Amino acid sequence: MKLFSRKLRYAAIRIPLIYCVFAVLWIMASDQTLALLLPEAASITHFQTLKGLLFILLTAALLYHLIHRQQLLASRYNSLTVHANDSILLFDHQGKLVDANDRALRMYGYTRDQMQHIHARQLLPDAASDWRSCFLAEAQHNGIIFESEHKHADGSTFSVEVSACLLKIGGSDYIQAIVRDITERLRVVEKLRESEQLLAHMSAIAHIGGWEFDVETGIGSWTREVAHIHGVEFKDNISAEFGLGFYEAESREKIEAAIQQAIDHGKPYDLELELVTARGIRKWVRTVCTPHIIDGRVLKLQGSFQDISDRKVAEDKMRLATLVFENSSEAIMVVDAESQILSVNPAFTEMTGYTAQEVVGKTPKILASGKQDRKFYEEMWHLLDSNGKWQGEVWNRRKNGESYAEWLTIDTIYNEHGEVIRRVALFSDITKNKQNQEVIWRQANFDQLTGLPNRRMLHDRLNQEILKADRNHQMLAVLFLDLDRFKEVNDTYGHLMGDQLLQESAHRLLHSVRECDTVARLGGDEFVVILSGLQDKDVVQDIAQSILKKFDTPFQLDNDLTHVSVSIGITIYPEDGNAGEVLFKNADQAMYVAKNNGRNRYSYFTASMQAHAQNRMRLSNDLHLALPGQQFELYYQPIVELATGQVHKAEALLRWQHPTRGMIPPDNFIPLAEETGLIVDIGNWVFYEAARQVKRLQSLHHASFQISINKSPVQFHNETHGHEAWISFLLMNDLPRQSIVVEITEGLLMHTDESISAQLLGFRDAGVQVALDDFGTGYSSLSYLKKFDIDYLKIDRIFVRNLSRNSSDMALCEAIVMMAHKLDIKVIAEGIETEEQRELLQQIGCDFGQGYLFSPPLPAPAFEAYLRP
Ligand SMILES: Nc1nc2c(ncn2[C@@H]2O[C@H](COP(=O)(O)OP(=O)(O)OP(=O)(O)O)[C@@H](O)[C@H]2O)c(=O)[nH]1
Repeated sequence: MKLFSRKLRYAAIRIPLIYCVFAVLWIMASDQTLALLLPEAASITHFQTLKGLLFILLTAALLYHLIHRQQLLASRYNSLTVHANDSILLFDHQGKLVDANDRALRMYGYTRDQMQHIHARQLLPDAASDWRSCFLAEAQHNGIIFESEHKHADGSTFSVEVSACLLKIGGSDYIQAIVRDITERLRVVEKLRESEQLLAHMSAIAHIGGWEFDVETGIGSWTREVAHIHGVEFKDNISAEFGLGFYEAESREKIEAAIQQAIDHGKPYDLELELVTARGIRKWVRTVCTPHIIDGRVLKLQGSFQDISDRKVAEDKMRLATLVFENSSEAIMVVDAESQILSVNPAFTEMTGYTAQEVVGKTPKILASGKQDRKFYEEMWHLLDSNGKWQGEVWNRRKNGESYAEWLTIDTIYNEHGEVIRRVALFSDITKNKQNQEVIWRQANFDQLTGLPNRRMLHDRLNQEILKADRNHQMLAVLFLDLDRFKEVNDTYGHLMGDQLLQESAHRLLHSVRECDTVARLGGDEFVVILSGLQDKDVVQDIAQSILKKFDTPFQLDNDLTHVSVSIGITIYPEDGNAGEVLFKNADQAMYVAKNNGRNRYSYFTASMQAHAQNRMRLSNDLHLALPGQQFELYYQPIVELATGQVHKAEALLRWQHPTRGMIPPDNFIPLAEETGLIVDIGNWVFYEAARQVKRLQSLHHASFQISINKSPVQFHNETHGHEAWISFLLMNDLPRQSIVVEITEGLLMHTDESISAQLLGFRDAGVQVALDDFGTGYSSLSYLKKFDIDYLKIDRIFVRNLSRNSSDMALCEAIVMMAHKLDIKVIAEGIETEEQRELLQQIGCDFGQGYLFSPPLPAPAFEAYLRP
């Protein structure tokens, strides 16, 4: 623009100058030439006119040429400015617009007339402070290009790119501004920027980026996201080695081979590889490559690069889930929100018999067994709808029609709007468990032998019946039954026959009561009957009678018939007690009363029984304190040799000096001590005390003095080696074995088992003598007396009490003495109170006597005094 303007400037001076020179030269040269050629002045004038005309012609042609050229230039310039796509504005140094092309008029929205009066400021937004800087920066000579905001005639603004420069025209400064409306360009740029941002954003979200590798230079580049995936700062250029350095051996081998193939043969690749980022994080990536081939040569490799770690984890999870689904031993069924089955696993098929093809698209109703009612499913759905979960037992049906029990767990899967999309049902076959549970339940609640409810079940039933009775204002009765002398059946016929009898007894009991009543076996030969819903107490008696009657019929055991009766204790709710336990205890007590009253009968529980029981309870508590409290004392009753009147024997009799109740007779507490097992300790104390006393009497009175002590059957049962301790005690204390005589009851002999026999024979072998107490009241067999080498028989006081000459008791006593002597057994008569009794016994040869005639039982000091001559 500058060059062009200088040329123009010089042309304006040069051309007139050349013209002047040419014209002067022409006038002078032509005049000279004419003067030389034409001597005549007339001809000269004539030629000068011609010469003048020629000059005019030439200069006119020249002028035409110049004007024509100028017109051409102007028209070219015009077409440049008119058709220019940019506005061209020319301002003078004060900012006044001097000229503008048509485009400028259109761009700014002014007419040419309006434009003639425009100042640069008017084309700028109101906020623009300096019009000059907005059209022209400081670089005045080289011009400047910058972006700015301009204003339309209507006041709206638009973005422009201004290319401005300072011009000097005719010695004055002008500013020329070529203004381009870049609103559209900026919009496109903005859009591009936005889409780039979006791409970067998406790239970051998808963890995907791009890369490029120049095969010639070995230099590559990658996007920010790819750099981010590698855990490094973004930079423009990276080497191939840098990029490959992140892969571990196996992955690196794969990618290097793939790159080589891509370079050598233009083969694209798509690989999933494992790399370790600069931060040491292991990642799975997918790299896809497309070789860029021109003229058969691979120039570049380009591709995408994506972090697929999340997908890999998801895939692993999916794989695992599939594995679990396929291999679970629990059946799994997935249904959609409409309960249509979507998929089932192999365990489902195994459990139900239905294949996936058979059930997919159907509903779980296909499995329904009909065992659950509508209410069951309503509750299930209610729970599922409210908290999405349900768990419980369901009976379903297999394809083959068989019912089975399953433990079912249902879970619900929701979408992001909280709507149900899936329900997953897991179930396992618990039919076997249930059967086992049933067996266990039966074993826990029923008696194996008779099939009757056992003690545990009985308690439950009784408690239920009590509640029912309360509700209905009714009574109930508890009957406690114990077979009479059942042990003899076992002993005689064997245990198996005993079992058979128990089964038959159960059968008879069941047939003696109503359906609604309960018959239970407590164990052994004990049964309990609960008669429920009673309005009238009398019916109880009738039922008890009918039970007794049922037992009148003999039991058939193998080929034998045997009679077994039953003793029944009865208690009534709520009269006799208000809790199950109390009722059992009461009935048990009443049963004992029935037994004591001769068996084969029933007995009602009464208030006096209760008082008695309470008394026993208190006594039992006190009894526990008696031994440590040294409340026991041994009394001694002399055993007199009837023939000589000498006393070398005595029976030790236990006395309990109760701290508040005074002296308690043995009959009151010995049975209690036996029941509680305390008899063992008490019996031992008796032995050691008697042994201590006998030693004293042997030294004070007679060297072979003997004291007999009573040993209860319970001691024999509970202490299988008790006799050994006693024998060694005698040995250690230098006491002859005969010093102590052990008194046993007939009952013990009748019910001996191996252990009792061993103990009795142990006494015999050690030389400790044994006396059989209360002889004649039981059913001792002579063979027992012989077998156990019994040393003394004690004739019970009931035979002595009514002894008179020629009486039957006299005959009995005589027979006992004779029989005993035949067996080499000495006889002691108990309860001698009169001289006549003594005489008669002596006459029939009874060896010893014991009774008030001689002395009552005495405390040790008194007894010692008694022995003193
Ligand atoms: N056959 C058999 N006998 C049992 C069973 N359970 C316990 N017994 C026996 O049943 C007998 C119960 O005897 P008791 O009730 O103590 O005495 P009893 O001979 O019936 O005499 P009383 O009850 O006093 O009339 C014991 O000998 C036990 O060994 C069993 O399941 N089968």
